[in-house]
Amino acid sequence: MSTSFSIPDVSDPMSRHPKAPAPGEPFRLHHNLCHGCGDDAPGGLHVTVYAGEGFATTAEMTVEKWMMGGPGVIHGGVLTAAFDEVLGTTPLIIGTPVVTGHLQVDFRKPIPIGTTLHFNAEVVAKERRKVFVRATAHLGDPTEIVASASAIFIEIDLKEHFGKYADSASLSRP
Ligand SMILES: CCCCCCCCCCCC(=O)SCCNC(=O)CCNC(=O)[C@H](O)C(C)(C)COP(=O)(O)OP(=O)(O)OC[C@H]1O[C@@H](n2cnc3c(N)ncnc32)[C@H](O)[C@@H]1OP(=O)(O)O
Repeated sequence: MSTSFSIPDVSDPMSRHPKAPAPGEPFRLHHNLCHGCGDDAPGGLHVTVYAGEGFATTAEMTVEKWMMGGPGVIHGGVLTAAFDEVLGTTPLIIGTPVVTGHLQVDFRKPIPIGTTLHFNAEVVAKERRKVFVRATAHLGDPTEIVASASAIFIEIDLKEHFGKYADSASLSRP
C-alpha cells in the first residue's frame, strides 16, 4: 500500500475522552518496555507525553549522546521514533488506541546532542478507524521549528491486535 497524509475534508465527530489526563498531566506509560516511553526499555527514548487543551498534547525528550547520528546531532531514525511515540500517544486524548499506519517526517534543522526537544502534537481529524495527527518539534523557542511530522494511525482493539504477541514473558524485564 502506498499512502500520503491527506486530511479528509470532513472529520468524524471527535470529543475529548472523559478519562483523558487533564491539561498538563502526563499520559500513563504504554507499558514498561515500550521503546518510546517505558521505564525499563533498554536504550529507550523515555519520552513523556502530556495532555494539552482540546485534542493537543506536548512532550519532551532529552537528546542523549547515544542518539547521535551525524557528529554531534541526533540520528534521523531516533527522531522518527520519538515522533512515532508522541503522535501515537496523542489519539488517546480522544480515547482511541492506535498503531502507526503511515508516518512522514520533515527534518528542518540539525538537532544537537545535549538539548531538550519539545513537541507539540494534535489530532486533526478522524475518518472511520483512521486518525490524522500532526506534530512539530523545537528546542525551546516554539517559533523555531526544527522538525515536523504527520501520521495516519489506525484504531485497533488492543486485545485483538496484541493478544497473540504479548504474554507475561515478553513484558518482563530483560
Ligand atoms: C498497552 C497499551 C499499548 C498501546 C500501544 C500504542 C503505541 C503507540 C506508539 C507507537 C506506535 C507504533 O509504533 S505501532 C507499531 C508500528 N505499526 C504497526 O505495527 C502496524 C502494522 N500494520 C497493521 O497491523 C495493520 O496494517 C493495521 C492494523 C494498521 C491495519 O490493518 P486492518 O486492521 O486490517 O485495517 P484495514 O481494514 O486494512 O484498514 C482500515 C482503514 O485504515 C486504512 N489503512 C490501513 N493501513 C494503512 C496505512 N498503512 N496507511 C494509511 N491508511 C491505512 C485503510 O485504508 C482503511 O481505511 P478506510 O477504508 O476506512 O478509508
